[in-house]
Amino acid sequence: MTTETLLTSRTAEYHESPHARYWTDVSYKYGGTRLNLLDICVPKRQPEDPHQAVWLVYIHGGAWRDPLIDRKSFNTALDLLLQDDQPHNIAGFVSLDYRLSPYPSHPTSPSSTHDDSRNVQHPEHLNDVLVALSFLGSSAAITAGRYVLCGHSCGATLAMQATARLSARYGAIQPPVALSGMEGIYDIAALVATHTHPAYREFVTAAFGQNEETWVTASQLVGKMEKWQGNVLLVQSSSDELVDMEQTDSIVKKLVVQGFTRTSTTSTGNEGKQVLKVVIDCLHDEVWEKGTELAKAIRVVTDKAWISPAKH
Ligand SMILES: N[C@@H](CC(=O)c1ccccc1NC=O)C(=O)O
Repeated sequence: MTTETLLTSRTAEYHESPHARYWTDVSYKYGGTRLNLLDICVPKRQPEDPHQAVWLVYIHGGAWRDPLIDRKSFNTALDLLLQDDQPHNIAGFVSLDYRLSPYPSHPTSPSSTHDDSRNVQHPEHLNDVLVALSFLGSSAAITAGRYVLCGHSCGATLAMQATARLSARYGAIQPPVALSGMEGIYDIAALVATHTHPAYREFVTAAFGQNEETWVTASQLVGKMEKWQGNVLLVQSSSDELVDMEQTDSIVKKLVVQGFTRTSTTSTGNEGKQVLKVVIDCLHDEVWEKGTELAKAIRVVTDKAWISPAKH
C-alpha cells in the first residue's frame, strides 16, 4: 500500500505502536457506506525476504448480518501475531468490512430499512470484497498477486467465492496465492438442512433470498476452483456449536474433484493445489475472540513453505 493512496483517503486515521504502523477506517469504495472501510497494519519488523512476502487479508464472519462482528474482530489475533518472536513472511495485514444483510430482530442493534450499509443481498457482500481487493491493488504487493485471503465462517465463504471469481477470468486483480477458511460455510443448502434452528434459514434468506438454487451456486462453487493454483488451509473445530464439520468435509471433496490433493502437512514443499484440513477444539467465535487459533492458521498459511514462491 503506498502512503500516497492512504493519505488521499478521506476517513483514514494514522497511528503507531512499538510494533507497527496502522491506517484505520480507510474508505475503499467511492460513495461507500460506513461498512466499506478497512484497516491496514504494517509491522515495523518486515519480512527478511520482501520478494517472497505476502499481505494477509482477513474477512470477518457473523452470518452476513451481525453488526457486532466486524473488521475489528481481527485485532486480538493481530496483536498476538505482532508480539511473536519468530519472523513472519507477512508484509502487511488488512481487515475489511463489507455491507451486511438486514437483521431487524437483532436484540441491541436492529437494522433499519434506511441504512444502506445493512440492507444488501448476495452478491453485494462479495462485490464489496472484490472492490476492496481492487483498492488494495494499488499496492505493489497485491498487484503482484502476493496476498493471502483468510476468512472466518461466512468470511470463509466470501474468501472462497472471491478466489473462484478472480481465478475464473483475467482481470486487473490476481487471485490470492493461498487461502485459509476457518469454521467456514461452503454448502448453504446443507447448512440449513442440518440445522433446524429457525435462525439459520432466517440469515440465509436475508443474505441469499428464498431461491435455493442461488444457495447452491453461490456456495458450492462446483468447477469454479479448477483454474486456481494456490493452496487451501481449512480449519474446523470439532466442538463448533454453530457450523458442523460436514461443511469443511464437503468442500475438501469438491476441491479434490477440481484437481486438489489432500495433504497432511504444510512442510513438504509447495507444489500448489494442495488442501490441508486441520481440526481444532474451540467454540465457533473463540477462533477470533481468543485469537490463538486464528493467529496460528495465519502463521501457517503465509509461511514460505506453504505458498508458491514468487517468480523472479
Ligand atoms: N451471530 C450471528 C450468528 C452467526 O454468526 C452464525 C450462526 C450460525 C452459523 C454461522 C454463523 N456465522 C457465520 O458467519 C447472528 O446473530 O446472526
